[in-house]
Amino acid sequence: MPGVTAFPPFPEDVPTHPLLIVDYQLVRAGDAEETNKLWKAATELGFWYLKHHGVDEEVKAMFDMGRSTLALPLEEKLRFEQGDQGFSFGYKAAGMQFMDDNGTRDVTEFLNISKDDALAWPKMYHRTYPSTVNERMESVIKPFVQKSLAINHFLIDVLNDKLGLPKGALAALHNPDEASGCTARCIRAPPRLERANKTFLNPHTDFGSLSFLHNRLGGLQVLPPGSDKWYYVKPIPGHAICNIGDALNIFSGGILRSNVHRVMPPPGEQANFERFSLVFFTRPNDQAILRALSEKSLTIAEAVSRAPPGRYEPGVTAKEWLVRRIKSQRVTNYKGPESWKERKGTEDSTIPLLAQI
Ligand SMILES: O=C(O)CCC(=O)C(=O)O
Ligand SMILES: [Fe+2]
Repeated sequence: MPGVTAFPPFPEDVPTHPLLIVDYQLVRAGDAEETNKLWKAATELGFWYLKHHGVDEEVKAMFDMGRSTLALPLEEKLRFEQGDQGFSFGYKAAGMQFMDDNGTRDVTEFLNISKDDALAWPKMYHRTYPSTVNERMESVIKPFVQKSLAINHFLIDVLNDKLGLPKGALAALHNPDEASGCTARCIRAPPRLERANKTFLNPHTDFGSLSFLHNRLGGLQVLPPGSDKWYYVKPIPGHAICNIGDALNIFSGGILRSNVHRVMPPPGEQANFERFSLVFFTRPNDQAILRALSEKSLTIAEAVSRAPPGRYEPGVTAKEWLVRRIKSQRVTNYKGPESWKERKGTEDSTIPLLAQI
């Protein structure tokens, strides 16, 4: 097909972790078995494939938008850089985040487009974007943001009910009309690095509630609970990869799992290609307090009573959590090996973050 790169297949001989496949249309129809599958995935690994989500066209157009924008001259992209103060929206240049205790710079660049800016367009809410974004705001970005939000909100509602929360309790913390860190992100990592094992994105948990990820090339890896080995997640055409982030982990008293993951160069022949990926991050309202909703659900109260005191009450708003995690990974804020700890999310302290395959 003209204009479409045919990638080599994902190799069969690399360690790969199977994810449960959840059919979005069945969940929407209230199918009990499918809903139970979603619950199992969200509580055990915190990752699952989502099929029949109906966003394929918008995803394709977003990949085109990301490719065009990240192909702009660096000087132009830098006019939109996110900066060092923990502001999420805009462009993040390669080399602006540190990767390890030694402050090694990353090789990945990305563009974050705020849900608030997409929905307010043509008005500006948080910031401005390059022309390649502006010209697709109405036709591509807004529809992608709206559809992604609708899917994530529906899944959050289902999890809300399974957690024994009153109807709409989590929805109230994710009101699309309020300012939030909800973001569409296009990521680019280079092909063929000399150091073949250089990490693209360090081990991390996602900062918000629910991530809706679209991958064409391999590279994403998960560290399954109790394992000290990393496993690839194989991209399957038309299947999004969904995962729980820190905020839902905290609201649920740890019942929903915010699992550690990282991105490595794609395996095998795929490593010869530039790697583009696309995520929509649903995050709570900026002013939402991050704490377990114990008083609203017995199930959550019980989970919290088994956890170390304060584990699910970090005492900050969703915005403060986000700002801390973004700011502390900028190279300009690197102060030595202890800086690594400031980036921490909800991952278990027992997880060996630098475990190798
Ligand atoms: O590119 C990917 O496959 C995953 C990206 C990711 O984990 C993130 O941006 O938080
Ligand atoms: Fe992530």
